[in-house]
Amino acid sequence: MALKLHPSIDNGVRKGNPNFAGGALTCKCADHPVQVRITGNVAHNHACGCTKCWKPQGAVFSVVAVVSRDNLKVVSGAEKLHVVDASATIQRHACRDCGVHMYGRIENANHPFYGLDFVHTELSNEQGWQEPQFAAFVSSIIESGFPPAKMGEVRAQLRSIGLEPYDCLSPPLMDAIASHVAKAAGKLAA
Ligand SMILES: N[C@@H](CCC(=O)N[C@@H](CS)C(=O)NCC(=O)O)C(=O)O
Ligand SMILES: [Zn+2]
Ligand SMILES: [Zn+2]
Repeated sequence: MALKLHPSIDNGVRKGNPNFAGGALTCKCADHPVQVRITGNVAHNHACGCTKCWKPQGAVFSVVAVVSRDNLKVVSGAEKLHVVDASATIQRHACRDCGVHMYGRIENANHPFYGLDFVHTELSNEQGWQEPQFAAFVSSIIESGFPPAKMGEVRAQLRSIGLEPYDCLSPPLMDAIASHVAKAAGKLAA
């Protein structure tokens, strides 16, 4: 029996549409939901096993992507949003009533990912959002109570649906972070 990891990847991964024009994310409140509009598609969509990213009830992983902060607008319910942990690098703006994280923002202008917001496309009814590309922070699911003995099974299942498992971010993203740090230190090679 396959493990239930997240509803967006449990039946395989559905390819997105690279020309997708964007759409709306809605929180889970029946009344006065928070709505966020995203222009254009997301990038670097991935499963994240860390304890901080929002997951739907029962999921082991979060599925999270990035979008330019200029392409994200809160269109309703802004008064219901609060920052979950103001000391975190990613300031996650969650709905006070249903708990869903509507977007995560990096406010530190020196951070390698400054300018990007983190979003969960499963909060949208539209189809065409970029599909998950890899799995990050896989070992971290243990911190939320996942049995360590089943990690081999988790990684095999992720690979079987085309999501390479990493225990931090993917190599291109780790290279981007290291390049940013090297540049700031005047050490970036050509
Ligand atoms: N093992 C830690 C990892 C946390 C972590 O580093 N998460 C990554 C991926 S979302 C990150 O960039 N966090 C920055 C933040 O949460 O502000 C956990 O699960 O809590
Ligand atoms: Zn809500
Ligand atoms: Zn995470």
